[in-house]
Order: sequence, then C-alpha cells, then structure tokens
Amino acid sequence: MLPSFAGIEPHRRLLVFINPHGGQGKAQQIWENVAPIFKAARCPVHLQHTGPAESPNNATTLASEIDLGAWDALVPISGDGIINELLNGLASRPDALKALRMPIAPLPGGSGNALSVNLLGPEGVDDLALAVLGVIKGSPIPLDLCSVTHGDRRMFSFLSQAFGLAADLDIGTEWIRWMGDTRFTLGYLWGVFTRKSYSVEIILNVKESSKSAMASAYNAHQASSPVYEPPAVPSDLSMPTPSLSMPLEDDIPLHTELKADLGPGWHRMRVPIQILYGGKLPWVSRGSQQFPLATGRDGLIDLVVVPPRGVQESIKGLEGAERGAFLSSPSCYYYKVASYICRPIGSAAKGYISIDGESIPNEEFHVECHPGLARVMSLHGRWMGLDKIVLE
Ligand SMILES: Nc1ncnc2c1ncn2[C@@H]1O[C@H](COP(=O)(O)OP(=O)(O)OP(=O)(O)O)[C@@H](O)[C@H]1O
Repeated sequence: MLPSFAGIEPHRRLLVFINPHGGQGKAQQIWENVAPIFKAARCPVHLQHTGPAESPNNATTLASEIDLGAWDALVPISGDGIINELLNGLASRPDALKALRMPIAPLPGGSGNALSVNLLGPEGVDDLALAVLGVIKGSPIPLDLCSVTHGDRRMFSFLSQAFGLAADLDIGTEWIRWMGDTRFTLGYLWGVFTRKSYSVEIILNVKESSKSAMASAYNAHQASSPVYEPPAVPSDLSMPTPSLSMPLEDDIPLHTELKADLGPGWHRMRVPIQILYGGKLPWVSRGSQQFPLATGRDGLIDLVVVPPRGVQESIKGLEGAERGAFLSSPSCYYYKVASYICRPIGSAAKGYISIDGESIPNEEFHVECHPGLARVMSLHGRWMGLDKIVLE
C-alpha cells in the first residue's frame, strides 16, 4: 500500500448523485464508465438522480435528508451547482456541523468543474481515473465556506461570488453550456465589447492588501504545507450567523477611489468597476486561476476588484489567466478580507450576481468566511494552486 493511503478505510459506502442535465449531459455515461472500478474496489454504491430546483430530488432537499451514518462520502457527478446544493442541504439541517463533515468527493460532470480542477489540477481534471481514485483512496481535507446573506436569505458558497463582468460571463452564458468551459471566454469577450462599467459600493473588512506580502505568505504556505493534515474542527460549534450589522454609514472611512494599500480594518468604496470577484480556491475554471493567492484554509476571502478598462487592456487581461498573471497588473486590486458587502448601484442593479455559478437576485449581499466547515475528499491533500507565486 502507498504510504499516502495508510489509514484509509477500504470499501467506502458511496452515495452517488447523477445530474443528467449538468454540463454537456454526460453524467450518466460517466457513471457507466467508472462503475466497474467501484465494483472492483468493493464499494457499496447507491445511485441517486438529481432534479431541478422545484423537484423533490433537488440536491439541497436530498442532502437535508441523508442518513449520515449510512455513507462515507457523497459523490456528485455534476458541475459545481450540485456541489453548492449539497453543501446548502447539509448546512440546513439541525445537525449541520456534523453533517458538513460528510466528505464531498466529486467526479467532474459539469461545464466548469471548478472544485475538481482545484482538487486535481487543470490537467488532472481530464483524467477520470484520477478522480475515481480520489473517491476511493482520497483523504478528507477541510473546506472553508462563505456565508452569503441577501434580503432575508442566507446561503453558503464554497467557490466564488461574482458581480459585474465576472457574473455576466457565467450566468449570461448558461444558454451555451453545451460548449463546456469555452463559454466563459466567449462570455468575457462579449462583456468587454458591450458593457464596461458597473457602479457599486463595496464595504470590506481588510486583513491584507499588499500583493507582495500576500505572495510571500502564500509561498510559505505552499512550501510548508503538510500533504495530509487532520481536518480542522471549527472552534465555534454553533452555526455561525451573519454579523455584518454594524452601523455602516458613520463608522467606516470612506474611500472614493480604489487603492491597493488599504490598511487592516473596515473600508468603503463607491466606485465604477468592471469586475468584483470573491473566492476561496485558486481556480474558477480549468483556464482561469482567479484567486492565485488562495490557500483555501486561511479563513479569509480573496477579493479581486478590477476597475473599468478599455477593450485592449481587457483582452490583454486574458493572457496568462491559467497562471493568474493578472495579479501583477497594477490596475487589478487584490485583498484578503474577513467579510465584505457588495451594493450594486443605479443601472448596475440590473446585472447578474453569481454565487458558485448560480444566479441570485440582484440586491445587496453580505459575505463572511467560516473556516473549515466542510470536507472534501482529496488525493493530493491540498488545493492544486501554483507551487510558487512570482509577481511579474
Ligand atoms: N434532472 C435535472 N433536470 C434539470 N436540471 C437539473 C436536474 N438535476 C439538477 N438540475 C439543476 O442543474 C443545476 C446544476 O448543474 P451542475 O452543477 O451539475 O452543472 P453545471 O451548472 O453545468 O456545472 P458548472 O457549475 O460546472 O458549470 C442546478 O440548477 C440544478 O437544480
């Protein structure tokens, strides 16, 4: 047995979710291809097809009713939308903290498959056998979750919150999902040529804003990170509640321009932007490392803010997306925040807001990060970001 597999219980009991509608509609076929491997590994399996939002087989509803003692992992063959639904279903239970420790072990079956890219890397995500090995022999690692509050609704996000062009290119291209992740590039180009600016008020609790300090911390983390780490248990065992109810109008220094050097503490900006993108994991799709400084387990949200740019500069911004090259651009602002609020203003209040790739109503939303709430089955024991960040 490989040393990395020591301590892994064999014959995992797997609850497999198939979304026949996800991505290019290949989930069923993927299952038929991999089922013999699970049989050979003698993993007891139960298949569950998911249904759309209003159906009783909606993944959120299914996860809220799972018998936790009956399974060792949940295996969605889907995109990131079903993973978001499963996490929200687990989080909705009275025993949420325990339920969220049920590992999610994804097999990529959507169009973006960002969680799988983060677990296996952009090349590894094409290797289905590797993903299957992760289900059978992976180890659970902690996953920070973000609590997103909008109106009177609260949901959990594991991947990203997007506003401006970043949301338009995702939600606005749902109708061409058959293209796979090419739809994101086309959506970006479409947005660059048609809409350039979105007015927004951003209130953020900054922990770090120096790119070089963040890069050094990231490099130290990547160099020192043990491959297998016991899952962290959240210190607060009550479910976290939104806590952004402080008086906003008076107590926060007002910044009318974007600045790179925001000191620690609360800041407010009223600015036109092209992109506002918050996230927890390096990759948002196979071709795009939007949060290259994310370690996935620092209890902070990586927040990228891009001011309006011309067509040429915007297209240049695509260069090196797979290595997060935009990070070196002085016109892209990158912050580590504990929480933030986004308030679309004026005509921007008509655009899309995307949470983990799913659309929510366009209205003010609040985000805060809760470390280590969920578990994901990982073959490598860490997120597959760059080994080292070098600012260009
Ligand atoms: N049987 C079904 N028929 C129609 N829609 C479904 C069905 N099952 C689930 N859904 C819906 O599919 C969406 C999630 O799809 P999924 O995450 O698998 O793929 P995706 O959106 O293409 O992936 P990605 O996020 O990687 O782009 C959710 O909105 C969910 O409600």
